[in-house]
Amino acid sequence: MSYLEATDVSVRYSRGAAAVHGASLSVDRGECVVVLGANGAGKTSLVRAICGFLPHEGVETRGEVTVDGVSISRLSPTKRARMGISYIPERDKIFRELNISENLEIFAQRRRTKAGLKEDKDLALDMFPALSRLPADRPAGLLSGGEQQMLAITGALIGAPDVLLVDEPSLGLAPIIVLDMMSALGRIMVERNLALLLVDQNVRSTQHLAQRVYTMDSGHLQLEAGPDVHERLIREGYSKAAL
Ligand SMILES: Nc1ncnc2c1ncn2[C@@H]1O[C@H](COP(=O)(O)OP(=O)(O)OP(=O)(O)O)[C@@H](O)[C@H]1O
Repeated sequence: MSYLEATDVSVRYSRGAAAVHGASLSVDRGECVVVLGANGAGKTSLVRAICGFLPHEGVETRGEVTVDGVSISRLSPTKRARMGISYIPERDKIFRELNISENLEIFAQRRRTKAGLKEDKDLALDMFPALSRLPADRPAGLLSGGEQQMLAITGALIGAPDVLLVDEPSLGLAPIIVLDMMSALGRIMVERNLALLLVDQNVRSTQHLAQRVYTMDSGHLQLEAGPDVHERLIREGYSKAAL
């Protein structure tokens, strides 16, 4: 059994059709798994279902999610976070009016941990030296897209999660920054032995990191295999920014 397992997950919004149809995926520790799909394919819905947000928003979800063999399907998002799941959303991932330090404080409060804050801040400065060189009082909303993503990753690592879910880490970033971001995520995954799940639209952003790839189309998830999987997906059109 893998460290994170989602089995037969379905999501149906009250005013819409089903967004996810019986999706199953698994991620081991020290492994990066990528879900690729076009706008509206259901990627965010699937990840948010794994984190447990949707039932609390009145959205109908089904299926089973386990972490290290323990079912978390009936737990609140906060309890799932305490079970070691951390999530970086596609949008609104930082507090724009607050500076870097204040943002990290909020992330720590959310995880109800102050213990690791200093270590996590220090670690952040090691991992992302660019963040430490920024003026301490600059509101995060004025940071570049790449700096905001670094801050979001740092915040998500507070509390030492075992599972990190990242929604479209490359969104709005220049290709060179995407490369930096992905190699930072790869380093963090190895150092912390994380189970890393990325969802993205573009196979090129994640191909160096992805150990396994699923594609998602109209809510249906499919595991892609084969030695030339990335080349094949590029040929099939999974290489455009917006499919
Ligand atoms: N709150 C909601 N109410 C109704 N329908 C929704 C809601 N959120 C998402 N949907 C619909 O569910 C489907 C899947 O959306 P989702 O955001 O999960 O896709 P996605 O693959 O993450 O897309 P993107 O790459 O554009 O973020 C879409 O058809 C979307 O319109």
